Amino acid sequence: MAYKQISRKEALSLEGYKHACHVMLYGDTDAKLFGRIPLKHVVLMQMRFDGLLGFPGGLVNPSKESLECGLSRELSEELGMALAVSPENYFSSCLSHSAPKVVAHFFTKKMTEAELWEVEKAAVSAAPDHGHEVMGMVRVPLFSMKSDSGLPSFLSHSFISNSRSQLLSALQILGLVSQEDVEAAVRKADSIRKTRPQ
Ligand SMILES: O=c1[nH]cnc2c1ncn2[C@H]1C[C@H](O)[C@@H](COP(=O)(O)OP(=O)(O)O)O1
Repeated sequence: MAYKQISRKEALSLEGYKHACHVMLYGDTDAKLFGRIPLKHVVLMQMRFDGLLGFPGGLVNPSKESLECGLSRELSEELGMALAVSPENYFSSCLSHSAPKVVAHFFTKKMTEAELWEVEKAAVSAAPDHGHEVMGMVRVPLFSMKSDSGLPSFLSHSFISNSRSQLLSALQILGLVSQEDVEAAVRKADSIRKTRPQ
């Protein structure tokens, strides 16, 4: 499904729209899968209460607070720790088709592997929403194996709203996965979905 990208200024001038803000936390890693396949990057998403994958964040009221302040407030509830988000972290704004009159603002924030590890620990041990609205943080596998495990298999699962498109564009634009590898993973994910028993 295509989502219409609009500028932040245009998004903020829309009347009668709700504003959703979500963030992709990511960083580099030297870790190797099975001790030999370099993982290169860590990218965090979360399993929501409804069984869909998405990014941490939530609804923000821009007439009362900036997108960044509102997003930071939502993050303390979902991640159990203060995490500053600044305008430098702004990535995109899109009109959502699955949720009418919702504009989805997306941010990306690069962190060290140690900081990402602290986020994962706090999300389980200190976040008020853990076990209720958020069932846990997940690391997105960025590798693709011959068996289609890794990114193709991950992309074949169900995602909230436009979070799958947000993930795919961020992976490519931030240079975490090549455009060619993203496209191949999407094709394989589509064929996994078609052959999966319902
Ligand atoms: O990761 C996401 N990317 C884009 N849109 C998302 C994402 N997660 C949820 N959403 C949509 C779904 C809803 O239309 C709004 C608000 O959802 P949610 O994060 O559950 O917000 P609240 O906890 O209800 O504030 O964004």
